[in-house]
Amino acid sequence: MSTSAATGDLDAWRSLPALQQPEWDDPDEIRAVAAELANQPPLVFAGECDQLKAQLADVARGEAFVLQGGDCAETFDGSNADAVKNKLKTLLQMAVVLTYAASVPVVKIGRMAGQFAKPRSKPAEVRGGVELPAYRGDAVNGFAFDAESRRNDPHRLLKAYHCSAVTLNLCRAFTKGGYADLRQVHAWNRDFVQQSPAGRRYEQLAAEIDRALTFMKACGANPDEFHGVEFYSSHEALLLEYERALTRIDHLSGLPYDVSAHFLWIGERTRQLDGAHVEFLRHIRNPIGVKLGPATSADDALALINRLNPEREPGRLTFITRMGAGRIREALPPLIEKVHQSGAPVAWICDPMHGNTFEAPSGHKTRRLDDVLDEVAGFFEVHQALGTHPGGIHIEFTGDDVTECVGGGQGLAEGDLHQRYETACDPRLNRGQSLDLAFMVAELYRKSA
Ligand SMILES: O=C[C@H](O)[C@H](O)COP(=O)(O)O
Ligand SMILES: C=C(OP(=O)(O)O)C(=O)O
Repeated sequence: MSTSAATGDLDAWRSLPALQQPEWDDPDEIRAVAAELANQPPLVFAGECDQLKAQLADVARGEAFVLQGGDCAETFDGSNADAVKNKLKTLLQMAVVLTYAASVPVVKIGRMAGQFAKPRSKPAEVRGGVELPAYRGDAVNGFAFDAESRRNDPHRLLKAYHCSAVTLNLCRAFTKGGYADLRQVHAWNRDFVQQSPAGRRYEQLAAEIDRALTFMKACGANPDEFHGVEFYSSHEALLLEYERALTRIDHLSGLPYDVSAHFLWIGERTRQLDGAHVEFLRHIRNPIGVKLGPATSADDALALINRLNPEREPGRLTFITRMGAGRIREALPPLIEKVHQSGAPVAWICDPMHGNTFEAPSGHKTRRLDDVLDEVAGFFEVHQALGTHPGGIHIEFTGDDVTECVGGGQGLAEGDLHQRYETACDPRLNRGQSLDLAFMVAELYRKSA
C-alpha cells in the first residue's frame, strides 16, 4: 500500500460539520499557530502508541484491565510538579489495588498531558445578567468570567502543547525514576488504610497485598516491573486544528499518528458518523476511543466500528460507555451483545462519571460516589451476565483533597462542596474518594471472578 493510500485524506474532515469548535477571530492567526505546532517535536512516538494498542488488544481479549483517569479539564496553572505528582501517585495507588484484585495487568492511562479542551452544553454563560462565551478549556479561552479572558485565543493552543510536554515529561520521570516502585506505592496504600477511618474497611485486602509482596520478596522476585511502570497519555480529540497540526507520518511505517497523545477519544457530543471528528480519527493509527451515552443504539455502535476499525485491528477501538447508574443495566447489554456477535474486537471501559452529574442546591455541579460505584457495579453485572470482559474504568479525579463530589469514606455532604471546589469544569473525585473507588472496584472484581 502506498503512503497516500494508507493515510487517506488527513484533511477531508475540513469539509464536514465539526461540532464544538471555537470560532477564531483571525484566520491568519490560527493558520500561523497551526504551522508553528506542526513544527514542534512529537510528544509521543508511534512505537509507544502501537505498544498501547497491543495492550488494549489484551484488554479486549479479557487479559488486562484499563485504569484511565485525571482531571476533567487540565489547566495551565495545574501543570506543576505537585499537582501532577499527586495525580500520578493516586493513579498508581489505585492501579496496585486493581492489579491485585483483577490478577491481570492494569494498563495505566492518564487523562493527562493534553486534556485542555472541553465540549460545552451551551455556547454562552450568564452570570448576574452578564452573558459571555462559555469556557472551553485553557487551550481555547480563560476560566475567569470577563470578556478579555473568555476571548478565544489561538496562542493558547501553543501553551497547551507546552504544558502537555511539561506534564508528560514529569509523568515519564516519575514513573521510570523510582517513584512508582511497587513497594513504595503499596506503603502509601497502607497509610491510607491505617490512617483514615475511611480506609480501615479495606484492611483485609491491604493485608493480602502485604503478604503477596512479602512472598515475592522471599522468592527473590525483583523484576524491573516492580520499579517502574508504563504510563500513557490521553485526551479528548476535540480541537481538530490542534490534532491535525500534531499529526505526523511515522517514518518507519509511513502511517499517520497523532503525536499529541498515545490515546485519543471522540466525545459523546462529537461522535456523529458523518462528522469531522470521526472522519479525522479514522485516518490516524493511534489506539482510539469513542464515548457512548445511553441513547446509543447497537447499530450506531456497529457503524462506528465499521468506520473507525474496518480492518478489525485488535486494540484499535475502545468503547467508553457513560450511561448513568440508572440506565446502564438496560442500555449496555444490547450494545455488547450485538458487537460481540459481530466478532469485532472491542475493549469496553466504563466511565461512571459523565452520566451521573447533577446540580446541588448550592449551584455546584456534583456527583455522588454511590452513583459512580453503582454504575461500575452495573457494568460488572452486565459483563458477567453476558460472559464478556469488563475492560476498565475511566474516571475524573485529582490527587488533591478537593470537595467536588459527595459521599465516600470522608462523608462529604452537599453542604461541604463550597469548601474546596476547584474544578474548571466537571466535579472530580478527590484522593480519598478515588482510593475508596479502587478498593470497592477491587471487591466487585473479586465477586465477579
Ligand atoms: O466534561 C464534559 C463536558 O465538557 C461537560 O460535562 C459539559 O458541561 P456543561 O454541561 O456545563 O457545558
Ligand atoms: C466530555 C466528556 O465526556 P462525554 O463526551 O462522555 O460527555 C469528557 O470525558 O470530558
